[in-house]
Amino acid sequence: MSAVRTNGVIVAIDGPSGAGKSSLTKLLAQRLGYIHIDTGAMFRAVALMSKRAGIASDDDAGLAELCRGLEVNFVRDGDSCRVLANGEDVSREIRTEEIGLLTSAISARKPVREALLTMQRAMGAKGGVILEGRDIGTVVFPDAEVKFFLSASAEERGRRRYLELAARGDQATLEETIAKVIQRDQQDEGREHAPLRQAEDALAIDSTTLSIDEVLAVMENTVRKRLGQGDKG
Ligand SMILES: Nc1ncnc2c1ncn2[C@@H]1O[C@H](COP(=O)(O)OP(=O)(O)O)[C@@H](O)[C@H]1O
Ligand SMILES: Nc1ccn([C@@H]2O[C@H](COP(=O)(O)OP(=O)(O)O)[C@@H](O)[C@H]2O)c(=O)n1
Repeated sequence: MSAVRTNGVIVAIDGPSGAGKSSLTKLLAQRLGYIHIDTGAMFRAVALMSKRAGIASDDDAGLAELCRGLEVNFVRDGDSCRVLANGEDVSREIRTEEIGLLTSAISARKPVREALLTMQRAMGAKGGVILEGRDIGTVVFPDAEVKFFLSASAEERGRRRYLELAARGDQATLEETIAKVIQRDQQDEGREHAPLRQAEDALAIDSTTLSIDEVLAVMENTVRKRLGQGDKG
């Protein structure tokens, strides 16, 4: 299958909330000159649109219809990336904790997973991409050339989220934020379709006591070795 990957290899990064997937994917993509696909943002866009349309999180028919009419795109905006849902910039609105929990509920539904699976495979097929999410290495691209499973303790991931929320002026407490992280882990790990789990051939990195730069160095060296570019030292 890799023969048709004209733009490079596929790198899959999976793991729970707050493990560092988005930060590391962005940095690694810059280093490698690869495209970054945040699949969580795609599920978040579906969740936001379902909320606006008043579709219940277990209404499979309603969710299927919503997905049929939904186009999610990423557009580069300087150093960051904007998320467009049917052309509307929803980048900010999809990042609330409420949408995070709703996303975890609707992303357990089969029609939502099927619709986004098709989109994600089309986006990544040519290679030269890093996809981050929960099921990239297990379901979306089980044949990805490089797979990482990023994790950290729930307390540390909750603390990181809490600091982000506090910086945004959000009123959440540390205890509440850790509890929500644990709730989302349980929902994502316990679901029937594409549960969060480490692919057997993924390199596991526990970032609890590592800095972003230390994690980035491990990842970049791993990918460059796979590309035959040796150790970056
Ligand atoms: N190794 C790390 N050490 C300290 N903070 C980190 C580390 N990795 C990520 N962070 C911070 O934790 C927060 C969540 O990271 P993020 O990349 O959004 O995680 P995810 O995409 O897995 O939910 C961000 O504020 C990020 O800067
Ligand atoms: N490939 C993916 C990506 C996200 N998701 C779901 O979408 C939710 C939000 O994903 P995210 O990556 O934006 O969340 P954070 O890790 O940034 O908190 C997750 O809790 C999962 O339920 C998924 O099911 N499959």
